[in-house]
Amino acid sequence: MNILTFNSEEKLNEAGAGIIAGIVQTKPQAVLGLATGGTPIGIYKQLVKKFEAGLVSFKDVTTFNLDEYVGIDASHDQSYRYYMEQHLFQHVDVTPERTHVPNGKAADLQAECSRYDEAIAEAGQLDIQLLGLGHNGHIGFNEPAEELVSGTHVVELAEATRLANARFFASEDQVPKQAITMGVGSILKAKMILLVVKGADKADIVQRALQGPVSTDCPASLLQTHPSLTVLVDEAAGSKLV
Ligand SMILES: N[C@@H]1[C@@H](O)[C@H](O)[C@@H](COP(=O)(O)O)O[C@@H]1O
Repeated sequence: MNILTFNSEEKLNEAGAGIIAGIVQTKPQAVLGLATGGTPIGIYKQLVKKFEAGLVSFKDVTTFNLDEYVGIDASHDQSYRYYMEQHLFQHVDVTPERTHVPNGKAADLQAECSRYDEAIAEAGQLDIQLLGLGHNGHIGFNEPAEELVSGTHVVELAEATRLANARFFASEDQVPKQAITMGVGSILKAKMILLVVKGADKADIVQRALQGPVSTDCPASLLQTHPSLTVLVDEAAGSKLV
């Protein structure tokens, strides 16, 4: 694993965007696994700048997002589809049909999960999976549990996760109770994983995930087993790494 520590958020974002843009420059038909949350916003901003400067095109790229809330429409301002449109898709030249986010409003959620897995398989292996990190060690919405699910599935969100995400909703009770998420198996199948973590509040969990025991109690710890893991941390998030 390659851990890179940055003393400025700008440099971290630039490094993250540089890695993703580099993949697309060498392989215009790359398959990108994308993430939401507060952490990657700056990376997407830098990618938009690179697109505007003519350095990279997303025209032939296929994207798969990690997760989506159940029960809210794509047009809801807290849906992850909406987030991706706001922060990346509408600012670059992606081909809309090649951008995939699970449909949290599907009538048959199980069928939606299978459809999502089939679409990933059809696109081929993810060239890179971008990941943030939840305070309890979740990746995507794979919450700590005795057993983790490999493929795309429906999850009950942990109370801590709903609380953490309540800041984006009018109140906590409006945070959906379920989500669709790619499984840990799908994440680990990516050729490369780019984990990005910012802030002192994540210092403990990033240490546990990267240097603690590999355990389903901390889903991100499974990333230790991946042959090509790059981690970008700011000094605060990386302060407890030894
Ligand atoms: N499902 C998302 C994750 O994909 C994200 O990585 C994580 C951290 O979010 P943030 O970057 O806002 O701290 O929580 C959310 O619940």
